[in-house]
Amino acid sequence: MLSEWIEYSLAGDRATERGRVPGGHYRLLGPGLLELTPDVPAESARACVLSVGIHGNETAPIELLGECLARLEAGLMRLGAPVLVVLGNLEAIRRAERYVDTNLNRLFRRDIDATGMEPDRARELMAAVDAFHARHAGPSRRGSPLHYDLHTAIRDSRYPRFVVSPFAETAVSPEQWRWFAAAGIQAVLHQHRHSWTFSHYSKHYHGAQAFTLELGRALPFGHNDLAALAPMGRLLESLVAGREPPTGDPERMAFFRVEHELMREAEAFRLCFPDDTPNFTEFAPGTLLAEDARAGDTRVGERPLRVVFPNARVELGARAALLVSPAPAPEA
Ligand SMILES: O=C(O)CCC(=O)N[C@@H](CCC(=O)O)C(=O)O
Ligand SMILES: [Zn+2]
Repeated sequence: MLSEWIEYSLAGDRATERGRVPGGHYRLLGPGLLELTPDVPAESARACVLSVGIHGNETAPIELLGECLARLEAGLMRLGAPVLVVLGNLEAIRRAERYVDTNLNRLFRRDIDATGMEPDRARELMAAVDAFHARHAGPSRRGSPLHYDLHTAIRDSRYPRFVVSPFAETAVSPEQWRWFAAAGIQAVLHQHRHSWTFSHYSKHYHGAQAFTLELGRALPFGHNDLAALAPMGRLLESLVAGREPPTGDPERMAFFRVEHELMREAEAFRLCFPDDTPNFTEFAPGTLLAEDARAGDTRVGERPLRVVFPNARVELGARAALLVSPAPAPEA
């Protein structure tokens, strides 16, 4: 049964490979990969990738999507759009860890030549996304495809729910900001360069409206406040049902852009502020932010900067923080 798909996937058990849901059918494409196909796409339907568990300890999005699938199966809504549902890093979810060997969310590029558990999974997920977009391309398609990659953050945040908008050629459709405002998103962060994340993959290679959504803080299964995510749940349900999502005022959200990516280059590396500093905390000009035995010191320049995703324990050569500043709100 569809409602048991997440548990079966994590247990490594075989679930029923295909079946009916109200308004359409489902098909298991592989471990942690589920396709929903409507009998007749709704007028407003868009092909949509919804991914969760790219980091194994980020459980709230898995619970939120599980609720959405359960409501579909219970007949509280009808399937109206083609949807690819992705449970990203199955082994890391089982271990309740961010990743097993390396961060899956840096591996989504077609020229990747690394081998191992996460690189192999990245290749499977890229192939699934390519095939899904190919099946739903063509003149009958309404609007750009969508990809929402749902995460939670390691630490608290001045804006607990925010969206990372990957860098790519495709312009963001203004309706996305209206949908996010209604879904309780409080801030938007524009990436300044290619990041090779899963959402970047769909935007860069498929022209999708694609985003990484940060939905609060990473907590174990059963400890998440899903009530705070109810508006986001309504956005996901609208997409699955092929309905136009509710809209809100984007001026309610704060907009930022990445100014600088702080990389960890040496074993001897430290961030010069407390580990529990919330995302989007502002630092004054001249503040020492990081010391790195190879790259030297990083200080705030002439204008204040805010810190997002600080993490001194990343692999060598990986991003240890984003340094960001306010950006103008886009045209709505
Ligand atoms: O809280 C943190 O430090 C990390 C949360 C997280 O997993 N964020 C994503 C953001 C992806 C992006 O930059 O688009 C990640 O680091 O992969
Ligand atoms: Zn994450």
